[in-house]
Amino acid sequence: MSNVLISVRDLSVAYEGTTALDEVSLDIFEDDFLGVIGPNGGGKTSLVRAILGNIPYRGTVNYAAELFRGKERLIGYLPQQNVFDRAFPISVTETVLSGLQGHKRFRSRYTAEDRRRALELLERTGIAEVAGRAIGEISGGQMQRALLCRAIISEPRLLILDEPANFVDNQFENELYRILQELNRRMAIVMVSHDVGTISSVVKSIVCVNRHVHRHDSNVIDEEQLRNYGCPIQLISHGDVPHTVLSRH
Ligand SMILES: Nc1ncnc2c1ncn2[C@@H]1O[C@H](COP(=O)(O)OP(=O)(O)OP(=O)(O)O)[C@@H](O)[C@H]1O
Repeated sequence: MSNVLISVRDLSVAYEGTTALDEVSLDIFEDDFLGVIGPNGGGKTSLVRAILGNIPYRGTVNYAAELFRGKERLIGYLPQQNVFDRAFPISVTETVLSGLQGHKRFRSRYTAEDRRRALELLERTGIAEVAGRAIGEISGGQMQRALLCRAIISEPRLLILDEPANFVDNQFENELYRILQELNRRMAIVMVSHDVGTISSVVKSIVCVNRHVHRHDSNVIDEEQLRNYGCPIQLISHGDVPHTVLSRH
């Protein structure tokens, strides 16, 4: 039985009268690869942000001792891309290195080893050629790769990704999932997606979020089960490819 890294209990999040999450509970284990699905506005991002401690909430989020290295909390986060400020005047390499800030003292310099590691990650994700470019001057797909490197450079114990496949082409999406499966050998992964079909072959378990949260300990989930969890599905298509997504309810 693996250890619990994060234990969420009776968590509620509300914004000016809108209840985004209503007394939800969830355990995240050290070997988890969770796919967090749910309709638009269902509360996926709110769940992630509460776990990160970025928004006010009622209830508790407990972090296991192994999630810390000294005072540094070992959680890597790849936010939804529109959250990241592209006008920030730093290079791709500096963006990746900024993922180390949690365990750097204020103003301490990056070491040659830090830079070597950043470049290695940029190579691994196929964007070493834009290492010196300003982050405002790269494509959406390259940006997503850079932000993934930034999220994992500190070797977190838990990696949280919010819709990581947005802005990336099919080829990198598959490569991304391969990288994540490799990373999952040494860290827990929580990946938010609105696309049930695509992630079900990648993740180990599925978590449905629609104001309530249901953990489903399998990566296969059928329409009937989704309905039982209160998440009706809808089939949409992008071009020729049908996608199973959760409809708003
Ligand atoms: N800053 C905010 N101020 C007011 N309401 C908010 C805010 N952020 C989220 N909400 C509302 O809270 C609810 C949950 O939003 P949240 O972004 O957590 O859902 P989501 O499942 O991540 O949605 P999406 O799939 O569209 O990204 C929605 O009704 C949303 O409109």
